Amino acid sequence: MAVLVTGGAGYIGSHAVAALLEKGEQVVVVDNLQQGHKEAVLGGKLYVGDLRDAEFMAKVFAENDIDGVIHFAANSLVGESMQDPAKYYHNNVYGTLCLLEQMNKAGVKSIVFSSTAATYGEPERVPIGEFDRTLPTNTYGETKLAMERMIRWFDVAHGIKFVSLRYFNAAGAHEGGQIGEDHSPESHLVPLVLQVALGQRPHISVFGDDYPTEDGSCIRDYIHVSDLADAHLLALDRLRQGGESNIYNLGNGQGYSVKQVIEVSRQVTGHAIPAKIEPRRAGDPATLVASSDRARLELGWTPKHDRLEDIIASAWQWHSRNPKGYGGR
Ligand SMILES: NC(=O)c1ccc[n+]([C@@H]2O[C@H](COP(=O)([O-])OP(=O)(O)OC[C@H]3O[C@@H](n4cnc5c(N)ncnc54)[C@H](O)[C@@H]3O)[C@@H](O)[C@H]2O)c1
Ligand SMILES: O=c1ccn([C@@H]2O[C@H](COP(=O)(O)OP(=O)(O)O[C@H]3O[C@H](CO)[C@@H](O)[C@H](O)[C@H]3O)[C@@H](O)[C@H]2O)c(=O)[nH]1
Repeated sequence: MAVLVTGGAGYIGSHAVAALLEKGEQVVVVDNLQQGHKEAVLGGKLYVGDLRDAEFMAKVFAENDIDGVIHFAANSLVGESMQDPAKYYHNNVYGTLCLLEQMNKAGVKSIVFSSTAATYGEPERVPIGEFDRTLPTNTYGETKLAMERMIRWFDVAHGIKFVSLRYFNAAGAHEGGQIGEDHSPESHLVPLVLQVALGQRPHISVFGDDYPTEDGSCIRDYIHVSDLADAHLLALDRLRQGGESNIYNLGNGQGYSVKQVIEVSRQVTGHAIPAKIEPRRAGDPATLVASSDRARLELGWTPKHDRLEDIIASAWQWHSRNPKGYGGR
């Protein structure tokens, strides 16, 4: 039996593919390469195409004996989603609908879904628990919540069991050194800060220093990409063993401000990393920190890289060795 990984050529997806291969799983990847990279797929079968292309997806299901899906494929940028909501509804919500229809036709009953901390919006309390209020402050989070809810109704009607993993901020790279983060254009804080250290940008912008946090900049919970990958394998195992549908947060439970991330990056890289305060970015909640107690208890998940220094050092190893990402190879 094979695992279908949608978005498996992307940042987190490629790390999950690596972990599946390391475990000896058969892997089938679907990616339209709008963000992903062929070189990031370390094994298995890669189908280049779009989730929303019914004929293409029917062929993928027909040609492979798929018993579970891990669904990463989506657009996922908070800032962009506030400028182009249609893109997010079309790719995320409609794309997921297309995938679920194909799974249903093929009789595939398990899906692990990439959800996000952005489903919560501005939290009522931190750390955030899975039963806390979900009131997204950006279109991206709204579409992810809609996707989660859609999957639940496919469970009710068709018995498609799901584990929805609400990750907080992914960072870092695989310890083998072959894969890491390479988005174009890049908009995530950690790779942008490291691009400054590499001399590729003159400074890092701090989007807002008037938030209700200790130093005024936004607080996030950074989680290593390989720890995220591990959680997907555990979630898939649970579904294969007949586990019920469920939602889990994935984070380290520790918040770091934008200014702290820059400071730690200065220590890791030894570079001065100039920073400039700029206006707030639309849609950003002030603080997002996870309680991942449920994932630890029920999935047996234990993140191995819980220090921000280690996460940034792992990202730095990738960026300093691959300053042009996959394109520079
Ligand atoms: N990066 C984070 O910090 C973070 C945090 C929480 C949740 N997530 C979620 O995790 C998932 C992966 O995030 P990422 O950072 O690896 O993003 P990414 O953009 O690197 O990966 C997504 C992949 O999906 C592919 N894709 C997109 N739409 C597609 C379509 N219609 N058909 C086929 N392929 C398609 C892209 O080419 C890309 O390779 C996303 O669903 C995102 O919302 C990411
Ligand atoms: O040049 C920059 C880039 C980002 N930020 C700030 O840094 C923080 C982190 O931003 P970013 O790295 O873009 O991540 P988020 O917007 O928090 O979103 C990420 O984390 C979410 C979960 O928390 C996921 O759902 C998203 O897919 C993923 O992109 C935010 O406060 C940004 O405003 C800056 O100050 N300057």
